Amino acid sequence: MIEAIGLSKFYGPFAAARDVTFSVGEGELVAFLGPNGAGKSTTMKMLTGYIAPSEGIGRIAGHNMMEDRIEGSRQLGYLPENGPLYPEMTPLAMLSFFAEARGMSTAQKKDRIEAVVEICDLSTVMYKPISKLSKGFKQRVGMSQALLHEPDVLIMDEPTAGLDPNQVRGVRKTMRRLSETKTILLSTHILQEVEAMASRVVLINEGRLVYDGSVDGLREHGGSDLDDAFHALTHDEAV
Ligand SMILES: Nc1ncnc2c1ncn2[C@@H]1O[C@H](COP(=O)(O)OP(=O)(O)OP(=O)(O)O)[C@@H](O)[C@H]1O
Repeated sequence: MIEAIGLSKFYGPFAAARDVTFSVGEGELVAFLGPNGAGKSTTMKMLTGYIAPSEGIGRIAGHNMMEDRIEGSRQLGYLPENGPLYPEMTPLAMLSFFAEARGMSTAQKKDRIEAVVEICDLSTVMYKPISKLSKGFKQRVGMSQALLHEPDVLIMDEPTAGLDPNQVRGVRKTMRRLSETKTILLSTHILQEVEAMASRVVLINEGRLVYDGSVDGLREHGGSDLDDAFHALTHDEAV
């Protein structure tokens, strides 16, 4: 359902991503890991068609996101790294706007907004401007927008970044629930998150793919410890 085929992105001589190839099959929840600046967001933006790859192809449900983005986007929900846009809108106004932009009928719009408000637990904040919401609620508003059109595929860029432990629990619970019916690629820095949710891990470092396999297989790279495995594969000393 999600295919990265030789994706590279060059900014001048700098490669933010280089020849990244992996795929996520129907119903899988795959964690996309890597240190700061490894190229996770860049790869996700190429997969979703937000930026054009310098080389390679991103496909969502079989659609090349450079040639067939509208079709691909019908099946894709994307939570970008910095949460939802339109800070001056309320969640209700934003969801209505996106429902209309996607051509939903009045009845469909009402049903879908009710459904995502329930899934993301937004009923208490529907009339507050998004800019005034806590980070956890902003993240949930972003998620509700990504889910509005009932996509089969979700690409979530660090959905739990900067949240307090209670908010993290809430978002993880939502993700687990969603993973029962959807194909999900989720970027994170939190290794416990990987253990708690993912069936597979794709790890990149300095723009290159360095591991693609099971969580247990990854652990073996660190003598059974995930933190050590992450360190061994990325040599990140930046602490
Ligand atoms: N528009 C751009 N112009 C130049 N360099 C860029 C641009 N966008 C990203 N980069 C660089 O590409 C590299 C990869 O960035 P990216 O945001 O994809 O990393 P990341 O793995 O998502 O990092 P983080 O975990 O910190 O969010 C970084 O060195 C970043 O500075």
